[in-house]
Amino acid sequence: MSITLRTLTGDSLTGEITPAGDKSISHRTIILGSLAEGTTRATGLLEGEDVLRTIGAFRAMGAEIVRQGPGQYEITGQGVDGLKEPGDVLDMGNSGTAMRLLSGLLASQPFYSVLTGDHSLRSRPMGRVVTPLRKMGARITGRDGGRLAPLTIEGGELVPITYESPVASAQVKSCVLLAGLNTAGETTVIEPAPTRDHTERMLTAFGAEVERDGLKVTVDGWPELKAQSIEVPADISAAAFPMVAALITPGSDIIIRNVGMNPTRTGILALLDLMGANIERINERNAGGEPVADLHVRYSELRGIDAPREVAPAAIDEYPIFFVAAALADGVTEARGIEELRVKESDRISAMAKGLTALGAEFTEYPDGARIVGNPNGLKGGATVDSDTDHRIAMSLLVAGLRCAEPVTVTRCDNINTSFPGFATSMGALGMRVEEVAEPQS
Ligand SMILES: O=C(O)C1=C[C@@H](OP(=O)(O)O)[C@@H](O)[C@H](O)C1
Ligand SMILES: C=C(OP(=O)(O)O)C(=O)O
Repeated sequence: MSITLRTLTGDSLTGEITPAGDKSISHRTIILGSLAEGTTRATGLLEGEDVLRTIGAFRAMGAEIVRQGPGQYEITGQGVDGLKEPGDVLDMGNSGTAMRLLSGLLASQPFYSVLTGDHSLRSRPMGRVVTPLRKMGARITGRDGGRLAPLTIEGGELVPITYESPVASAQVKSCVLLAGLNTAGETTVIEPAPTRDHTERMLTAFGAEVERDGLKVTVDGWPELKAQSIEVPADISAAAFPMVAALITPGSDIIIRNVGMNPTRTGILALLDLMGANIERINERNAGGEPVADLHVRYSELRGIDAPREVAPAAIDEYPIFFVAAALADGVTEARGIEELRVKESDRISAMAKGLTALGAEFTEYPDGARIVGNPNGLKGGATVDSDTDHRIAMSLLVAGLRCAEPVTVTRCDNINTSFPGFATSMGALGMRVEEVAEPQS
């Protein structure tokens, strides 16, 4: 039995919310904490299914990871060459980040390992990490010539490379940089466009030599990583759901606390600003090497926009919820150059096209994007739509329900737990009415 949720048409949203911890930073905290000498202390760590998979993998490789309280962890690392062979297959569940970052790390460890995942993860492209790793001398095999997981890794000594990535992907960049950690010499990645830089920031904080020069990032092998204290901020990718919920629901006025404002992640704010959103950044500060702010969000009369292509990497996970804002804006919104959405947990262009069309929106798919004719008067709703087991599709369609005339039912919502456990309760506290439905509707 999978979880089906239903949103009832909303009253205004009010109050405060601290969304789930940043997923990207949480994975990296576990990874670097497990490679450092000493005990890393983390607060605010995301206890979502994806991060729990990363924790499980590192425990299986000898790291000592102790939960002290909600989001509070102590990680005692083993050094960059101190991990041990896991006794079983490492199942990364639904997490592309975990699988791609670990493939790099494991390629340079002197042992055998196998990475697998759920149905969605086993259909996502892995050639993008296997190709550079093979250039470094890694011995990796997988289905379809190494393009698909499970991946089998016979780890060993690698040679450093300079890799020009054809895809703007922080996971590819991080994979190669992590492979470079246990490799003598300088490993360099050149990106086609800037992507989230949490790996570089955190490596530097742990004491590695990382050099950035425009789109080029270089790491020196065999650093001595020193344990750190890390305050994980709330995830802007999770914050995007209450943000858009408040923007589209008349009378809403909410505060979203402690949101990570790393400029490689704030593309959604740029897009919503262009639409005329009333979002005030308050209490801007620095927490553990990452900028953080509280966001004061009020209902706004949004207008359709041409989404600038260059924003894509900094907003990549937020397009599904951005499409919801577009469907309720005045005018037409177009977003192009976002074909990467087709290889996420689901094909997110097609999943949102299906879902929003069923709710009454006018949505046209392009191979690399979408065109949405907004309706500021609201959608009809009254349909059962499927999340395609994708957490971001599930949450986006549930938020759309706030502005539908009839309730919206979303099936297969279990994976909300990968990135935003407690979503329904937290949104409920703001006044959004989300209820669990006993039997899937059809
Ligand atoms: O490095 C990361 O933590 C992530 C990078 C992005 O993926 P890509 O690198 O595939 O763009 C993003 O979509 C994902 O949710 C998290
Ligand atoms: C794409 C995502 O994650 P991952 O690639 O880690 O599965 C996401 O969280 O939207």
